[in-house]
Formats: sequence, C-alpha cells, structure tokens
Amino acid sequence: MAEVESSVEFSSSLTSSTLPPPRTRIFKIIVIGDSGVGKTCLTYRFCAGKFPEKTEATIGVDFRERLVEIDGEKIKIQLWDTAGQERFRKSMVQHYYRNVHAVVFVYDVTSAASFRSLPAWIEECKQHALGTEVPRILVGNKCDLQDSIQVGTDVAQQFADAHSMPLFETSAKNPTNQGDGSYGRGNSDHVEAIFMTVAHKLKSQKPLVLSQPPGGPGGPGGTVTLGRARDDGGDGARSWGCSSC
Ligand SMILES: Nc1nc2c(ncn2[C@@H]2O[C@H](COP(=O)(O)OP(=O)(O)OP(=O)(O)O)[C@@H](O)[C@H]2O)c(=O)[nH]1
Repeated sequence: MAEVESSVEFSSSLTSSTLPPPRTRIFKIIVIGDSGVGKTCLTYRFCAGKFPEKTEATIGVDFRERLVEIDGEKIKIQLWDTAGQERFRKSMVQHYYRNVHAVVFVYDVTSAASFRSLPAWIEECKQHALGTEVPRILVGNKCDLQDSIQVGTDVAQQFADAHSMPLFETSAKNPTNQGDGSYGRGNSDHVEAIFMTVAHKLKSQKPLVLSQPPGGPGGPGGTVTLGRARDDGGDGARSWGCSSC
C-alpha cells in the first residue's frame, strides 16, 4: 500500500505525456456469514450475472472479480467469498483479512440462526483489526422465499443501525422485484446495485489503492500461496483454494 501511495505522489509531478498508463484500482471486498446463507450465489450473481445452478460449500476462500467503470475510471471489484463452515475456514482466515477495503456481512432471512451469528462475525473482523473505518454493509439474502421469512426487516434494520451499517434485503436467486416492491427496483438487478454502491463509496473515499500483487490476490508481498483449484469457466469468475489446505 505505501509503495503505491508514494508512486502516486511521484507521478503527480510528471506531465501527462510522461505518465504511465493508469493502473486499474482493485477494491477487495470480503463476504462473510454463516454457511448456506448464499455468499457464493451473491458473488456469482454479481460477477457472472446469473444464479449458479449448483453450489458446494466453499473451502477456504474463492474469489471472483469483475471490471466495472465508475465515473470514467475502470475499477476491478474483487469479491472474496469466504467459507462459512468453521472447518473450512481455519487455515485461511488470517490471509483474507489482509488489505480489505470493505466487508459484506450476509445472513439468510429464512434463518434466524444465521442472523444471531452476526455479532460473532463482526467480532472476528474486529479481532483481525478491521475497524469501523472500513465500510461495512449488511445483506439479508433469500428474500424470494417470502413464506419462510424468520428475520423481519425491522429487527434487521435495528441491528444494522446499532452497528452503523446500511441494510440491504435481496435475493441472489431473483434479484429483481418480486411484485411487492420490498426489494429490487423495477427490472434492475438489486445484487448488482448493492456491490456497486459499495464500490462507489470506496471510490469516493481517499484513494485506497491495492495494486495487483505478483502471484495473486493475497496482498502485496503476501506470503499466502493461492493455487487455482477450480475454474468456473469463461464467465469472468475465478475460484482459488489454498494450496496448502
Ligand atoms: N431461494 C434461494 N436460495 C438461495 C439464494 N441464495 C443461495 N441460495 C441457496 O442456498 C444454498 C447455499 O448457497 P451458497 O451460496 O452455497 O451459500 P454459502 O453462504 O456460500 O455457503 P458456504 O460456502 O458453506 O459458506 C444453495 O442451495 C443455494 O442455491 C437465494 O437468494 N434464494
């Protein structure tokens, strides 16, 4: 990070004709929450534009990325889809909390237990030195399952307010309006809007630049070795697992 910031200062003294082409900024956003709440489906929806036909429990961490343009600047949004199951997390946890720009906490609106787990996820972030200065949002997923809702909007909103986070309720499966107007707007993709909101917020802050480190997304000079474990195939999504797991 420091290296990048100093190179930006250096560049400002050059004329535009001598400037190197701008590097694409990368926003690293981690997505955390209980197993089964839909983290993989949400990240896949944003990066591949569809609901995955089949998912398996994430092992370690998968990451997916998508290049977007905000106010004329190309930005790479890198979503780190973390494992919800404790036994699949242990070895990776300390690595994916490095150089994080924003955190997305996910619960399942049809699972009160996943909502009750949120304080533990927030605590884990704290323990990894992620303070409130890092933008955080709360997402209630699976809103398409209207008949099975266990976590009402009111209680979720109270929780979000208490933790100074915006709340979004959505569905990775059907991110457009379900007819009652409770989530999604018209035909717009609500999941898309959620992640783009985070990206806009990050862009509007003091530049938080993370250059693509040589050897993968583990962070500049990171010691973690990430090896390709699975390829989702031609949709801009990539999956990685810890080669030592
Ligand atoms: N109806 C409905 N089902 C969903 C939605 N999102 C995810 N699911 C289903 O919920 C199950 C779990 O989804 P995943 O995305 O794998 O959950 P996860 O949070 O990544 O789970 P871990 O990898 O174990 O941490 C799958 O069967 C999905 O098809 C949604 O918005 N609506």
